[in-house]
Amino acid sequence: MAVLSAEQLCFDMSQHFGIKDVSLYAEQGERISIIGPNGSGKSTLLKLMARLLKPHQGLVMLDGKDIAVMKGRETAKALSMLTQIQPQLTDMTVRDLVQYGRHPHSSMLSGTSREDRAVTEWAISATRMETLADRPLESLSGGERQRAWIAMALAQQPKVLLLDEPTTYLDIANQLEVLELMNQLNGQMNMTIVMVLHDINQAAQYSDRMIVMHDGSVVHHGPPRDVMTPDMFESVFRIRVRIHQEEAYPYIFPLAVAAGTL
Ligand SMILES: Nc1ncnc2c1ncn2[C@@H]1O[C@H](COP(=O)(O)OP(=O)(O)OP(=O)(O)O)[C@@H](O)[C@H]1O
Repeated sequence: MAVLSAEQLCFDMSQHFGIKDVSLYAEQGERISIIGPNGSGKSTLLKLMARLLKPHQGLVMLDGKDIAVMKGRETAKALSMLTQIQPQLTDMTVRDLVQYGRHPHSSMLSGTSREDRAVTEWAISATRMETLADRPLESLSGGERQRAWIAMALAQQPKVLLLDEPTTYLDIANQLEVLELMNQLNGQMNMTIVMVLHDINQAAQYSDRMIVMHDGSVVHHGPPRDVMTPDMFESVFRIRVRIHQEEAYPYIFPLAVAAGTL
């Protein structure tokens, strides 16, 4: 059964752009990448799925319930989203931030429980933040700060984790580390991972399925092997590519901008 699905979502962002009749689903334990050119609606779609935006038409179902009528705390227990731009928090420490992720699970009366503290420490260690746990966020590098936000999202222990370009600002080793961490959470906890990625080769390597957006619509979806075709790259990304299919996942070499694009 799908743990998260969208049915015929429509959302007018402006006079010039809208999400048009998008339907999709994510099964429990799937790893899905959303790819597409700049401005194709990837972040908007993710925000609709996380209830940060309200669709003008259609609905989002989370764990069998209409997300629009779920309580905030109930949603936060099942779904966590890491947005592209994090708010600037100044003197809050990493541990404080991660503990904040326990909020949906904590009770107002009993405060922070032993379990909250244990999960906080688990999330800190899963993201290799032990030595940075008492540092204020403002003192961290971009990559370290990104890991701190991921730790906070993990502390929610969601069934579904949505990530909008989680590898932005990270060097290549940290990019792979974040993607490996997603694999690990997926494998060990059966967490459903839905992420917007710009690096198509990384998307192919770290996903079971890819969703391709173009001009506010989903134009292709399926396993990387089926989605990554020369025609798709030419019509959606306006590039010509060479595709290697012999690996466990396909790999592209961009060759040139497609004829007639420049
Ligand atoms: N607050 C806003 N008001 C008006 N238009 C907006 C707003 N936010 C986004 N848009 C427009 O909506 C369209 C889709 O934006 P969105 O951020 O969803 O695309 P994206 O595929 O995630 O892009 P990118 O790859 O550049 O991050 C763009 O044309 C963008 O300019």
